[in-house]
Amino acid sequence: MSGHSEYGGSGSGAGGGGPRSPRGPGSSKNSGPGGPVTVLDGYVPVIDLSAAGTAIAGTPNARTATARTAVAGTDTGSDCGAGRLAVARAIGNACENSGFFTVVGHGVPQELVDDMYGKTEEFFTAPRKEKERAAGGPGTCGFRSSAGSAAKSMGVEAPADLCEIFTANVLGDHGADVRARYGDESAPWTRANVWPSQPAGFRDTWHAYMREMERLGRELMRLFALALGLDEEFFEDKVDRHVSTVVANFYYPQNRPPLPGQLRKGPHTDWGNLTILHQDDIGGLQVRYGESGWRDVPFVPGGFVINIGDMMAFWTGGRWVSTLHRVLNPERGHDRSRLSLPFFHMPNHDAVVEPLAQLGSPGADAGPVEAPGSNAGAVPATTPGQWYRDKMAATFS
Ligand SMILES: O=C(O)CCC(=O)C(=O)O
Ligand SMILES: [Fe+2]
Repeated sequence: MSGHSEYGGSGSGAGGGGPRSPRGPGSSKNSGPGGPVTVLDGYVPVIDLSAAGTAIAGTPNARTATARTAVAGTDTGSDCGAGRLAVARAIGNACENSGFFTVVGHGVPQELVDDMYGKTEEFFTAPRKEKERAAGGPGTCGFRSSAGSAAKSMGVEAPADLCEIFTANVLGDHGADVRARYGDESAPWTRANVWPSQPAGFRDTWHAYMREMERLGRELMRLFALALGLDEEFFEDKVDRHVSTVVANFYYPQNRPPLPGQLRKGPHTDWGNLTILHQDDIGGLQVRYGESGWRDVPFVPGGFVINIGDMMAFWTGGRWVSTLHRVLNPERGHDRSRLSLPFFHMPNHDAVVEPLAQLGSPGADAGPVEAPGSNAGAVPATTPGQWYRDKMAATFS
């Protein structure tokens, strides 16, 4: 489990005003046919997707009919429909509460995750000049020795995060002409991928991992639709040409004390739709709890941490929350690196994203989420391309 005791840092631990709608631990009400789908309840619940049939090979379409009747409240006999609905409900509760949950039973092969970790760690621990061979520039992905400060995206001045990154996106291996169809250079997903030649097989492993993340991302969007009381296919035509990105965050050992305010990753929210994150057992990831507290997001063997980003919060009219998170520094003397792999799922670059009217009004203490740079009275609709441009302008202007 996460090395909780290895982590210091001010403000850690529960405190503050509490989450928007607190739920006590261990009180799962969501049961699928094979048992509870909420394996561990709490602020970041662990949800077992196997009751939803997520791990079943093949397309999710086969499950659609049963799930749809389940949502309409008429399904009493279908295991798959009832299980899917239970999973969707658990997801919906988590997205309203913390915006974070961990999934198991997702069907992503552990050998692939292990291979991804092995190759990616080998890349980051190679000599600097090797890594620089796969260095990214303004229009390319690849290696960056620093991604700057995540807190800066929240308007907070802080020293650069203690983290190197490697990035690749799902469009990045297409030619420039194809990539240009997905927006201008302000959209990070139009950047070309840059692959290292060492370790051998790096690119193939990353591609295989991307395919699995695509499958899981699509499945989560289907479950999100069910959780929101929509047709399971509601998001399909908005994410079928998604422009997602995989990032490896390499938090190197800290040989000298961090600067004041410097973290492995400063407090930030994710900008996009949803994030599928794999973390290792080193620990340090925390999610905001209440006004000023933080909760650890523990390592769950075989699990992926899912969180929704600002765009999904906007899409749900503020009903679901995109919550601040950060990665603490290790205590002095702890000399291990940490590796995390977020998959930032972004819908089609031109999908129309507007607050879903049919969801009703948000909770009493939540307001609608404004699009960045929106004018009062303007029609609150955007696209991922526009969203990103506005976010960048709001952050760096
Ligand atoms: O490393 C982690 O656990 C979290 C990383 C993160 O929040 C991000 O890359 O946006
Ligand atoms: Fe993040």
